[in-house]
Amino acid sequence: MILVVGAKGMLGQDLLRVLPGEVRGVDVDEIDITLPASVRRVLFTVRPRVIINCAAYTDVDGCETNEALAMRVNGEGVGHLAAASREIGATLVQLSTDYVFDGRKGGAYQEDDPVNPLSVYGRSKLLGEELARENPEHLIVRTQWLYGLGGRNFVETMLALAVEKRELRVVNDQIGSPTWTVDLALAISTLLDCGCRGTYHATNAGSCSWLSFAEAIFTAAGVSVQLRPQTTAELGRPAPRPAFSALDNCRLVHDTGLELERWDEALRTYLEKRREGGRNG
Ligand SMILES: NC(=O)C1=CN([C@@H]2O[C@H](COP(=O)(O)OP(=O)(O)OC[C@H]3O[C@@H](n4cnc5c(N)ncnc54)[C@H](OP(=O)(O)O)[C@@H]3O)[C@@H](O)[C@H]2O)C=CC1
Ligand SMILES: Cc1cn([C@H]2C[C@H](O)[C@@H](COP(=O)(O)OP(=O)(O)O[C@H]3O[C@@H](C)C(=O)[C@@H](O)[C@H]3O)O2)c(=O)[nH]c1=O
Repeated sequence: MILVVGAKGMLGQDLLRVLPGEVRGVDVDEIDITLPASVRRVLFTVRPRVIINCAAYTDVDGCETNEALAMRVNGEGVGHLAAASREIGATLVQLSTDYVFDGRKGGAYQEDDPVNPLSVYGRSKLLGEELARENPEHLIVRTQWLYGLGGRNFVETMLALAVEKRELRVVNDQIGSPTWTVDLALAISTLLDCGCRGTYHATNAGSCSWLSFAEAIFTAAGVSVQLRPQTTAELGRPAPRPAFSALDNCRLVHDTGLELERWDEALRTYLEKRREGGRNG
């Protein structure tokens, strides 16, 4: 049986839809990963074969002013899951992020490239990676720029802002790969099927800036809005973010044969599903 922790979050909801076989989801109302006793109670009762940890504090700017909370949830909480999963002989799948890199490589990051997080969120997720490795049966999946039906994300933010404003300013000096949570869930499922362990990168193919992503969102959704470029410095958000943090998926392709679709194709499918669900631009 697979236990998804953080099951009410954006990725957690799609994992519950995509994973085959017996799958159970728990969230903070049933398990608080910052409390070892809570983690042990759930894992020793449920006794899953695999635990996929999607629970996290994902407000990147919020982490800057709540460092202790970020470290507890994204770092130490993973350590509690690693210790208990090891004791029951289960595999721990830990989600991580492009923000463990500084974005200065000038090319897509491979799994073994040196890490150097710029933000509190990035440092807390890196601690989570390190502690996940304390269970030898671990699978760390780094991904980025997620969007899906079940959570707050850039696509939904852009579509909501376009209702209120005629002109939007979006940064054009950060490059990455927007990734649909359904495609990521498929990648996680495939990695597990193939018995993969260790660290993997999994994103939709191709890359773009947040500005190009916004342009693609409005074109595909048929929404007319004036988009203007701005720099990250002009935007002045609290958390520093990497300038170029596309992730190289070669290890995933080599070990599983799975090639995820391009980010712009995935975006179009997402927007169709969204419309089918009764949501408009
Ligand atoms: N979103 C993105 O763009 C990216 C995300 N990731 C990683 O992917 C994973 C999933 O992300 P995403 O689906 O966006 O996350 P969400 O923020 O949508 O979901 C996280 C879930 O974890 C829950 N949670 C928070 N604290 C605890 C706790 N102490 N114990 C148990 N559950 C808790 C949250 O509950 P509540 O909402 O009540 O706090 C929420 O339901 C995370 O590890 C994230 O770091 C990686 C790269 C990009
Ligand atoms: C809303 C908005 C954002 N932006 C910028 C801010 C930021 O640099 C970028 C994206 O904004 P967001 O707040 O959606 O993104 P952000 O919180 O940085 O997203 C990150 O989340 C964490 C959890 C991850 O792990 C990362 O991979 C990444 O997905 O767009 C604009 O330029 N204009 C706008 O109107």
